[in-house]
Amino acid sequence: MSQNHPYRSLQLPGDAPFELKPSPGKGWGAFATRRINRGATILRERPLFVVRKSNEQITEEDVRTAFQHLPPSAKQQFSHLRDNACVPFTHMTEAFAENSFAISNSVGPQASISPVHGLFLLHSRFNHSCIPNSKIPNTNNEIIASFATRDIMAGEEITFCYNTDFECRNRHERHQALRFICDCKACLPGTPFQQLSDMRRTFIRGLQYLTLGKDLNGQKQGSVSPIIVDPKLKKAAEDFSIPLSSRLFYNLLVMYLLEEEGLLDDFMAERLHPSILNIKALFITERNARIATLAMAQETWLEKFCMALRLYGRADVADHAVAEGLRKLQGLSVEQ
Ligand SMILES: C[S@@+](CC[C@H](N)C(=O)[O-])C[C@H]1O[C@@H](n2cnc3c(N)ncnc32)[C@H](O)[C@@H]1O
Repeated sequence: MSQNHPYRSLQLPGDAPFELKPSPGKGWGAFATRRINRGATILRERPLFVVRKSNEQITEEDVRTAFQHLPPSAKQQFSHLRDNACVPFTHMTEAFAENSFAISNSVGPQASISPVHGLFLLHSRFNHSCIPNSKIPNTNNEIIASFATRDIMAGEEITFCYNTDFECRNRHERHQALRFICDCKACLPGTPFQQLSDMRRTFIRGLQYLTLGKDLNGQKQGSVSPIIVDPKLKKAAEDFSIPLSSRLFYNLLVMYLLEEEGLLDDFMAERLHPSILNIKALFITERNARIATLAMAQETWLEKFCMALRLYGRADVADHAVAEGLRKLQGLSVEQ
């Protein structure tokens, strides 16, 4: 049956390092046909068409109009996207939502004002994993590209993570967002890895709360917080009066937990590393600055964290100014 499946008609680039084939329990998926080295490009893809609206605003009419403007061959390609292994699509908006990606709009007078969504025939064949082996970073044009975040062996399924904040979400929360049951290593119930994974991701969310002063949705948690249970600590986080020393080892601990979870890819490291270096550069008290420098000179994230723990409970001359600066940035009154 899979021989005459419509996906067989989807055209892959000649040099694509993957093939499309059934993925048990997930419909079809993309599988490496040769080794793909960490960092290598897997696929660059143009959208079949775009809709210049946010997800919630896209109507049946928008998708139908865009579809009607397509040449016959592109129309045919779109019609190959049957049901994505879930319930058959009854609306064009469903087919669009299941096969589209938000893309940047950095060109022209409307740059970054209006959201744009593109229909991508091939990237939307990739299945999800909470510990993926590829990533599709944001770009500043309509072409999207996927990269291997670790070495991928021939025969291995290529996956990416469908949501951006899953490193802070436990299994239950991830499945609610996905609306399907993922069976990756972090989701297989009853395994020690899965239990540790939930602990790590909850811990990462708490550490982020402590350093950013707010939760994933940008909001403060209610007075009974399931994340930060100590009211004094919660208030200190929300007032940005967490001392520099704690900020350093909270951030280093996040890096270590991400690494243990298999999520510290080069993109993630590149995004998070600069803010840790900034924290290190802010220490004024000489002994603290020395320990922070020594910590950052260690080889591994665990070693950096352990060295930074020597700062535990130590105030720094810069603490007050850092807290004031952060409050100013957030538009809060400066004196607390
Ligand atoms: C964008 S499509 C991915 C390609 C799809 N498997 C297909 O056959 O066209 C997303 C759908 O694939 C399935 N899927 C993706 N990742 C999955 C996973 N980890 N576990 C189970 N189903 C998955 C779900 O039905 C989801 O709604």
